[in-house]
Amino acid sequence: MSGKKNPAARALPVIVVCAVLGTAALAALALLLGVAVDGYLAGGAGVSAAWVAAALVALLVAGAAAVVAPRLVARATGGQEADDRRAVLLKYFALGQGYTGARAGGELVSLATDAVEKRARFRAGFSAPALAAVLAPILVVLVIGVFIDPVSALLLAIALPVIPVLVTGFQKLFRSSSANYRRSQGMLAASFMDALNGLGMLRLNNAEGAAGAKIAAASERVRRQVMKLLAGNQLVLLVIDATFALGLVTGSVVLAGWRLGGGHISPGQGVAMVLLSTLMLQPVAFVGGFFYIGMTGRAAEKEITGLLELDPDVAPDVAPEAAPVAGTARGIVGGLAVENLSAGYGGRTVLHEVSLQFPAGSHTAVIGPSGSGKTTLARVLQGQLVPAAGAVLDGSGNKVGPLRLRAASAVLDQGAGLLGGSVAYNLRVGGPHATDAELRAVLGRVGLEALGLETPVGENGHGLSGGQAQRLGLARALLAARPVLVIDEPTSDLDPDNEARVLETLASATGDKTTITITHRLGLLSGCDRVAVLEHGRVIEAGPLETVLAAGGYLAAALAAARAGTDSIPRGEA
Ligand SMILES: Nc1ncnc2c1ncn2[C@@H]1O[C@H](COP(=O)(O)OP(=O)(O)OP(=O)(O)O)[C@@H](O)[C@H]1O
Repeated sequence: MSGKKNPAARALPVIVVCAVLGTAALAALALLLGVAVDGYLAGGAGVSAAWVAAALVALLVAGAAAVVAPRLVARATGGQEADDRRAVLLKYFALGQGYTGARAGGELVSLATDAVEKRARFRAGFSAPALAAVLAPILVVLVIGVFIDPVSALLLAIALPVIPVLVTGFQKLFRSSSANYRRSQGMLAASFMDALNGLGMLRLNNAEGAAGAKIAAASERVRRQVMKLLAGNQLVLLVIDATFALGLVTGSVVLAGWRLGGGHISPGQGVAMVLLSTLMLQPVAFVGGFFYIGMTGRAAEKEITGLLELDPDVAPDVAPEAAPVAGTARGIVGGLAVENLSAGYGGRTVLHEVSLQFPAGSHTAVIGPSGSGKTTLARVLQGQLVPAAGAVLDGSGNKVGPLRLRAASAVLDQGAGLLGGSVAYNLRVGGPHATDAELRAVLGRVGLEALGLETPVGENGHGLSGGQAQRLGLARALLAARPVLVIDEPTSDLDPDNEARVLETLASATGDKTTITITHRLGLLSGCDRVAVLEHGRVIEAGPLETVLAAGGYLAAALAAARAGTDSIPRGEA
């Protein structure tokens, strides 16, 4: 985010000025009323034409401020919310899997929705009006001092610091409750999302009850936190409203009587002073009504600021804007390599000092037991996971950061990564400018010619068979026309016919691309010229396929086992 001010900060001075003008107009009305009282007591009509004109202007200004200020607040809140949501999402993308993968999906959603909304309401709907409300008593004291009686103004000024002191005290008292509220809200969203994602599995296992109980417990935690905050709200109302409001109004009546008795002010000025003192209660009404927004907003503010201040784990791209080099797409020249690469999730290292070569146009199979770190390596090569140490290099030995990797690689993941929308919508994620004819051609290449471009696709490919979803994912990767193709288990959901078709398409599509395929299927090895074997996050074998096989290590043993009856690499835990 540049030095550009956010919508709430931009709107703050206008909102404050508008609200203060409103208070000034009400103060003017109180003074005018005092003049009318004095005029009437002096035996006149009480009001003149000039008086009526002034009162009308004051009424108009007060009315306009009452209408305009909330509108400005609403507009700034909406703008702030949109800006923050975008910033949070961009931050999720920038931090990548290392951050998002280590957190529950529901928590991430709750931060991008509930917390963003609360922070926007806090920044635009609380901070600016709160500042205006704090300024109101100062303005009132000044008006009393200048137009009525400096001594009374000085005595009323004693009340000025009381409200900020009380409010800060209460905020400190309930700070942990508001943080707990945000935490419980995130946990509730996470358990909802979990239950929705696992709906089918939960029903099959008759475990709906357990999932329901978990959500109920999370809801109960949220309810308790909300009740604590509301109790705080009530306490503030009771203490500030009852004591302060009552004390101030009673005090100003006594003060007016005393100054009137001493002949220092006129009866009209006394009336005006009592009316003006009620304007000093603005912060009280405000604090009572907005305590909940202020407290939950502060917690959300802290959480979002913390996220936005996070730096991706490593240095940014060395040349993020590198111009495309002639003859290559998007600047990755001569294949890829990783050097002493370590990567993981939330501080836990999964890949340890991995060094591998992926020469231009080569097709490397990455294999190894379950949990050995293959997908983690794929995420680094896709530019989704930022390595903790080491680097990805291009063919010229230049460091390539996640941005350039993302721009240079097409991806086909186990889950196919389909979005809710149409077939065309999903394909255009890979090739935004492809024509309908090009979309149909690529569907034909993966054997999906029967699928219409407008055929609906549900979230995560719902509505398509596993095989169709994977082939659609492949079509999207082909359409992206990137020099690097990173594929994770491309045939895991396919029957033998579909698998053969996908393998055939892959063989024809990979061509001059630098392809990296994560797989358990020995069938895929035949299409590869290089192999890398991972175990416990370290490379144990790597190089040209024949050389590795000739060395008689893990891969040779796996192939021997396959010939003896199994068709895949052993999946035992790493
Ligand atoms: N998003 C994530 N957040 C936290 N830890 C993760 C995440 N993804 C993977 N891991 C951990 O990293 C380790 C390696 O996982 P990875 O998926 O890279 O292995 P893999 O070799 O691809 O396994 P498989 O063959 O079973 O797909 C595992 O211990 C796993 O628990």
